[in-house]
Amino acid sequence: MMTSYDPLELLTTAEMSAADRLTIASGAPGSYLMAQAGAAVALEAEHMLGRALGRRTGRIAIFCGPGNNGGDGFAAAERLLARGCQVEVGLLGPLEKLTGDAALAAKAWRGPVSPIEALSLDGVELAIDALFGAGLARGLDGLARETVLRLNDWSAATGRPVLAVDVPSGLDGSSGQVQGVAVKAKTTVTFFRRKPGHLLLPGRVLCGETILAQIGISDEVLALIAPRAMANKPGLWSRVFPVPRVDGHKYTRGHALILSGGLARTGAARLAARGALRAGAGLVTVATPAEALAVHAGALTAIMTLVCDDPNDLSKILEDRRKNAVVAGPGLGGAAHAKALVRALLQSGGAMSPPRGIVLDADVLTSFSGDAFGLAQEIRASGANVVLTPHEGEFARLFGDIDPHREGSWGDLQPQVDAPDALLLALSSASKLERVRAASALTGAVVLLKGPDTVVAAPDGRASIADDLPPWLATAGSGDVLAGMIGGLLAQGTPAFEAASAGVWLHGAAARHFGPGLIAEDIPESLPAVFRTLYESFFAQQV
Ligand SMILES: NC(=O)C1=CN([C@@H]2O[C@H](COP(=O)(O)OP(=O)(O)OC[C@H]3O[C@@H](n4cnc5c(N)ncnc54)[C@H](O)[C@@H]3O)[C@@H](O)[C@H]2O)[C@@H](O)CC1
Ligand SMILES: [K+]
Repeated sequence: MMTSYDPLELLTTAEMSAADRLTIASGAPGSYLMAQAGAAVALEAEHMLGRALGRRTGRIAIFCGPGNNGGDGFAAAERLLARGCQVEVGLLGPLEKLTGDAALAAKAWRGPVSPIEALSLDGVELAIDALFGAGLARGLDGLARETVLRLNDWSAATGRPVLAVDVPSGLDGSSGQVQGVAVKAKTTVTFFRRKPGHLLLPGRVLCGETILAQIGISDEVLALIAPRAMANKPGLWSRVFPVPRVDGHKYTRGHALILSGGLARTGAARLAARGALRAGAGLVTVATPAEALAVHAGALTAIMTLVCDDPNDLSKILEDRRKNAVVAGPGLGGAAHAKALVRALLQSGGAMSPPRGIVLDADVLTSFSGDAFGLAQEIRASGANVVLTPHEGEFARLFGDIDPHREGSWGDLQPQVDAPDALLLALSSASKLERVRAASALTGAVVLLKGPDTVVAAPDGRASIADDLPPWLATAGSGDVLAGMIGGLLAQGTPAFEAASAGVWLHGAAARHFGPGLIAEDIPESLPAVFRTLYESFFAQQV
C-alpha cells in the first residue's frame, strides 16, 4: 500500500534494519516483507511505463545486487512477469552466493538471470536499480561502479527513467552522501519510513520523486526504535505552535528586540524586525546606534526603536525582562563590536524564567570564527535559549578547524559534553545531520544549518530536515527574515527547537506561496496567507 501522506519519522539504515528485525521477530516472515516490497516496486514500474507509453508494455531491465535489495528486485521481476510485462534480470555476482530471503526470491523468479554486464539496455523502456540499498558498506568500485555509470549514461542519453529500490545505489541512506558513484533515479520507492538520505542533498536530487510504500511493518516498532530525526512538517511542532487565543493580547505574545548595525547597514535589522512582527511577536523594537536612529524611525511604523550604542546600553535595555527574545547578527557589523554586544546579551537575563530566547546569526557567528569553544562557554553560562542560524560558510568558519588539542581550548567545557572526542569527529562528518547535531551538542544551543535541506538540531539529539524549500528562497536578506521570524516565535514562548523548525517551514511556505521572483521583503508579507491555511488545516480554526 502506498501512502499519500508523509509520516514525520526518518529512520537511519541501522534503525530500518531494527524495524525489519522487530517485525520478523513478531511473526511476519522476511520473505513476506520482501514480497510486499517487490509488489510496491512492480506497481510503480507499471505506473511509470503507463505514463511513458500509455500502455503497460515495453521492456523492463532489473539490475539486482547480492543482498536483499537485489531480493526486492527479483520479487518485483516475478510480479511484473505475472502481470504480463517483458522483464529481464541481471545479477551482480554468482546466483549461488545469494542467501536468505534474496535466495528464495531468486528461486521463485521463473525467468533467466544474466550476469549483470550482459544485461543489455538496448530498447529498454524502464530500468530498475536493485543493486544496493540499506546494506551499502563502502564506495562502489569495479563492476558495481561500471553498472551504475552504464545506467546513468543510458538514462541521460535516452531520457528513459531509472526506478530505484529503497535508495539509488551508491547513496548512503543515513547521510544523503554518495559513496563513489550513485544512480540518478527518476523515482525511488522506499519502505515503511523515509531515511534522512532521501531528504539531505545530494540524496534528494538523486532519488527524484520518493514514494513511500507500506509493506507490513507495524508503526508500533517506532516506540522501541525512538527515531530522533524528523521531516520538518507542521506535525512536528504544531503541539507548541503559538496560535493566537481569543483572550490573549499583545503583551502575552512577547517582545522581540532586534539589534541593528550602523548607518550603512540598517536594512537587515528591519527585515528581521518585520519577520518577527509577522511571525506574531506582540511587540518588536529595533535597538539601533544613535547615528542610524533617524533612518529606522523614518522607515518603521508598527515597529519601535531604541538607541543602543554599546554593550552598556544593551545591558540597560535588557533589564526590562519583558523583552524576552533578541535577534543579533543581521547587519550588526565589525567583529569586535558584534562580539562585545553578544557578550552583554548573553550575560543579561541571569536567572530569567522562562529564559530569554536569543537568535545569533550572520555577523555574530562570523565574529566567533575559530572560537566555537568560546561561544559554547558563553552560551552555556548564559542559561538562555539560544538558536544559532549559520549558512554553510559561517558554519565552516565557526566549527571547521577547531583544535581540540590546543592547551586550554576546552576551558571548563569538557565535563559538560558527552563523548567529546566523538563529538569533535562528528563536526567534520560528511553527514550534514551529524555535523549539526555535533555543533548543537557542543554549544548547548539549537543549531540551524541553512540550505535547500536545512537541518535543525537540539542538544538532546532531536533533529528536523526540510524537504520542501523552494530554490527562489535563496535571495539577499532571506536569512535576516528567517532569524527575525524565529525571534518572533521565541518571543511567543515557543521552545527553541520547535521555534527554529517552525521558522524554517513557515519561511519556505511563504516563499512557495509567493512563487518565483520573490525578494526578502515578500516573505513576511506572504505569512498571513500561510497562517490562514495552517490554522484552517492544522488547528481546525476558522479564519
Ligand atoms: N525493513 C527492511 O529493512 C526491509 C529491507 N528490504 C530490502 O533490503 C535491503 C537491505 O538489504 P541488505 O541488508 O541485504 O543490503 P543490500 O542489499 O543493500 O546490500 C548488501 C550486500 O551488498 C554488498 N555490498 C555492500 N556494499 C557494497 C559495495 N560497495 N560494493 C559491493 N558490494 C557491496 C554486501 O556485501 C551485501 O552482500 C533494503 O535496502 C531493502 O531494499 C526489503 O526486502 C523489505 C524490508
Ligand atoms: K537500489
